[in-house]
Amino acid sequence: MSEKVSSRLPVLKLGKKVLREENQQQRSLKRQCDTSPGHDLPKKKMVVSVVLKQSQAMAPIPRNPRGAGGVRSGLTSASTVAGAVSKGMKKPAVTSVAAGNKTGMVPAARAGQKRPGWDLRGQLGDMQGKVAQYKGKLQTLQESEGKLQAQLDSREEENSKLHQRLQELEEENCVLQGVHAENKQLLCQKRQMEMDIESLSQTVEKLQTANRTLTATLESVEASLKAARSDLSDTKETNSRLQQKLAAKERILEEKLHEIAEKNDDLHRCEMEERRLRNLVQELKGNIRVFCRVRPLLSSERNQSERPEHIQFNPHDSKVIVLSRTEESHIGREKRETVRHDFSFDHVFQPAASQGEVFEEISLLVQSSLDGYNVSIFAYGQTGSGKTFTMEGPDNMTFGTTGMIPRAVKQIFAGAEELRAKGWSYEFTASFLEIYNETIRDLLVSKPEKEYEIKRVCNSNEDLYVTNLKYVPVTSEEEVNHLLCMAKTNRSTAKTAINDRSSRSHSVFQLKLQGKNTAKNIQCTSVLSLIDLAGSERLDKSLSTGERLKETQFINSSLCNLSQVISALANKEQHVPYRNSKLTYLLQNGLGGNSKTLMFVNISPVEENFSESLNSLRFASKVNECVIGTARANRKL
Ligand SMILES: Nc1ncnc2c1ncn2[C@@H]1O[C@H](COP(=O)(O)OP(=O)(O)OP(=O)(O)O)[C@@H](O)[C@H]1O
Repeated sequence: MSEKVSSRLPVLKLGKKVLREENQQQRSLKRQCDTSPGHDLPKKKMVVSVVLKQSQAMAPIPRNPRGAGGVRSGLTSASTVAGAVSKGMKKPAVTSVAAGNKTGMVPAARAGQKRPGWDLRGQLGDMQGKVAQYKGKLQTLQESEGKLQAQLDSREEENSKLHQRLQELEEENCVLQGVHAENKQLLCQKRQMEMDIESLSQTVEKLQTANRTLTATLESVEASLKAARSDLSDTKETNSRLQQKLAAKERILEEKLHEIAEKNDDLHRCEMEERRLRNLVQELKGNIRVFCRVRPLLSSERNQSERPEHIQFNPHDSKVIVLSRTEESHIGREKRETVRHDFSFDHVFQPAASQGEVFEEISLLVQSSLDGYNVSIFAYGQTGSGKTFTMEGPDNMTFGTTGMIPRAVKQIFAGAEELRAKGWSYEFTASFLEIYNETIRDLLVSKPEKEYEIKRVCNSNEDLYVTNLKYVPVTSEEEVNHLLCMAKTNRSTAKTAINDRSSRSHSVFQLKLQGKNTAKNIQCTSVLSLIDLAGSERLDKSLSTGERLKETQFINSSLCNLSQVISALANKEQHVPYRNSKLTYLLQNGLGGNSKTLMFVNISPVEENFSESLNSLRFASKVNECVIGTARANRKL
């Protein structure tokens, strides 16, 4: 540097140049500082110099290093150092001047004065002074830095402590928050418990009230119990007395029961005896009995005399009927004579006789079927004589006009019910057929298409049955009445000259009865047959032709066979021609020895029908004379 600067250069001319050199020197010094190994120090010096220059223009830096930036920024730290330097800036300058003086150098120019360029020594001295000054400053700064570092350390330590404390406080806060939450929970629990306590208090209060009530009740119950105990003791005494009486009564009851059992046996014996006697009476009356019934005049027949004179009844004898007619005499002088035909039957019903009166006479016979006897009741007579009316009743049936079949059914079911009390139980099976032109038709089927044949149930007995026929188990009178209605509709009817609704077939209603008395170990079986025969008529009178003629022939043929069978039975002939007609074959068991038979002979009151009536009465009379064996009950012991 000394080589570059010539001490001979004029100072004034060189004034600006010197300054430029000085600046260059400073810059080179600075570069040295930057490049030297311990560059930290020159750097700091440079910083200090920058700060020094700046410090004159800037506002004074606050003394407190914990100001806005604190110790975190190096700039702030440098500012702090600069601040510290700026305070003592004048002192080193003085010292350097003094030092220059001591070394004999030209004293440094006063403030604002420039050392001449040639005064290199002086400049050196200044420079050295400055270096010394800077060194002093550096030392001071280092000391400050040390202090600041210490302060920083202490602050950091403090900070760390504070941080630690903060952590502790946060932990404590955490704990406190937990405690707070716990407190809150406990508060809730406390509130709940308070509510519980309140509710419990109310419950306790209620219980106390209930307890008081119960205590009162208990007291009253105890009082009642005491009274009841006293009553009980009285009752026990009474009971013991009553038990003694009861034992005595039981002994009497036992004796009475024994007596009742004996009486029951007697009753049963009496009942059996009554049955026997009743049937004996029937037998004595004859196994074939004949009732004659004369129907009243119909409104269409009112032109006839009100009281038919050709039929006479005996007011004192209900068994007699007389048919009389004035005929041409073939003997004697009198041209005309009255011919009487006297008949006697088991009963003769006059036109005024009601259905009820008629049934009364046959009810014992019907009852026999419950005792195990086969019973056959049939109606015979000319067309329009009142057979269907007697057996079934009229179309517009009333309680009073109900026919024999529904009345018999009613009595059977009522009788079975009465016998139930005596240990009997019955099962019933109903069937209803018609024999039309010697062909069997089932009246319980609306369109009978099958072949019906009469057959034996088995070879060992005489019981018969009809193949394909509908046998309906029935349990009540209503069920049977329903079947009767069905049969009535299905029955073949056709118009003839004599009767508007003439029955052209024989209708046979059969009710099979099976009774058993389990206690007495008795069983009985019987068949009640109720037959409405087709009208007997003379061919010339009915004016029958074609189909009607054929029907009439079949009807008369079967009735003729019936007559022959009855005659054979009456004459005790070896061969009875049952099989000559379907009717007699079917009624074989109802006409034979083991049955009770009743025949209604129905008579028309019209004089015009005199001959037909006479024929019917003759036929009936013949039947009435028959004595056919002795009926036996179909009973198994
Ligand atoms: N006792 C009576 N009281 C009142 N009316 C009767 C009596 N008997 C029969 N009749 C009437 O006489 C008419 C002929 O009777 P019913 O039809 O019973 O004769 P029937 O003998 O059955 O004739 P058919 O053989 O042609 O069937 C009927 O109108 C019937 O109502």
